[in-house]
Amino acid sequence: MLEEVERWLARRSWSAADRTLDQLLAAKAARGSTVSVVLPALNEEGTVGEIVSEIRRALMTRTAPLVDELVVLDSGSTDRTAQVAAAAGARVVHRDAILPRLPAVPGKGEVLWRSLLVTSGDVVCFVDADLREFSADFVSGTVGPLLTDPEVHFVKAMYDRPLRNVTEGSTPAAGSSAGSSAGQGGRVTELVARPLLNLHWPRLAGFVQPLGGEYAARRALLERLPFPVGYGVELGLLVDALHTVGLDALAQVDVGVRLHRHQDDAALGRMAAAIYRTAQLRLSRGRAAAGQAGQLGQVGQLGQLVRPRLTQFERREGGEGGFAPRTYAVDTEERPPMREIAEYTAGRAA
Ligand SMILES: O=c1ccn([C@@H]2O[C@H](COP(=O)(O)OP(=O)(O)O)[C@@H](O)[C@H]2O)c(=O)[nH]1
Ligand SMILES: O=C(O)[C@@H](COP(=O)(O)O)O[C@H]1O[C@H](CO)[C@@H](O)[C@H](O)[C@H]1O
Repeated sequence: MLEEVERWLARRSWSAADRTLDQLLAAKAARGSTVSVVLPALNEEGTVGEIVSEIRRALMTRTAPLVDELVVLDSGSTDRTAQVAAAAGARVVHRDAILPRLPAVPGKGEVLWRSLLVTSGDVVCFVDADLREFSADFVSGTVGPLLTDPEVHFVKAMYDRPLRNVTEGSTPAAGSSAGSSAGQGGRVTELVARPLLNLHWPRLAGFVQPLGGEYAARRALLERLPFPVGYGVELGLLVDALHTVGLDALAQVDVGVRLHRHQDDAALGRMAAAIYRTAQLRLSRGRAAAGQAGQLGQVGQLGQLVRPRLTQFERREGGEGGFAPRTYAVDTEERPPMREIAEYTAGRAA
């Protein structure tokens, strides 16, 4: 792991408990900051209501006015998402009602981008609408540093992600795909995003959950960034935020455990393709990164920086808390075509 990332981990990784709600409310009032929370929702009738209710209960009261507006961005749902969200107290906006001169396309990033048009907070917090056992810490934890630290502009939540599909009323059969199973969720994170970031954007290797759907940022930053319209949005915003405001303006906050609905492998394959494409577009633009090769690693075929290290994370045992980084070498050597090996061609000639 780069020394710069080790320093960043020490300076910009926190726990939600590091900032009390009273401290956040005082900082918010002192600076006159405003906070918008956005839930992108596609057919989330089973979970969106409880998330909205929890945010309103904990963070939208007279004594705890941390959140100024709560919007559910309906991404073309065909179930009762809009009705359930409105009944729980959210303002619901359909993607087609926003900027009709640019017809909406399907995708999570599309609705996150459009949400900027129908919200006004100078801090914007995104929260997935498929979470279970949701805690308002997911919001107060990620928004916190943006209220107390002016030099922080973009904050990701970090958490454990047990791979457990908890759907409405289900009793997962032992060993079934819907039941608990060993290992962590964040399958595309571990198999695609984390390797991509470590190899091509090693300064982002310290993010425990680079694809997590709970994050907050200053509007002044978000409005300067392109939004991939699909599932590439998290990777795209993280990489572009790095290039726009620098690593020290990024941060992450431990908010505990995240349970959400898990898609099947085929769906995650499509997600992975969107994420890889998002990375590819940035690699093709990011030739400047190659100029750093001398510092960080050899230049890859695309004229891009390739750093042969992978850092993964595991929750520290015992009361220590936090996540421990584990860095591994990644082999990047390639053998030349065999016909370039003299012994081979000699042997073939004999
Ligand atoms: O076209 C889409 C796809 C997803 N989502 C929402 O984005 C969040 C994350 O999507 P999903 O749960 O499918 O991703 P996963 O967490 O499985 O990676 C959820 O609130 C979805 O309802 C959306 O608004 N529009
Ligand atoms: O992190 C991941 O690998 C994927 C899939 O998670 P699981 O393997 O279903 O726990 O989930 C995330 O990725 C999406 C793409 O960035 C985000 O939009 C989701 O919010 C996030 O849950």
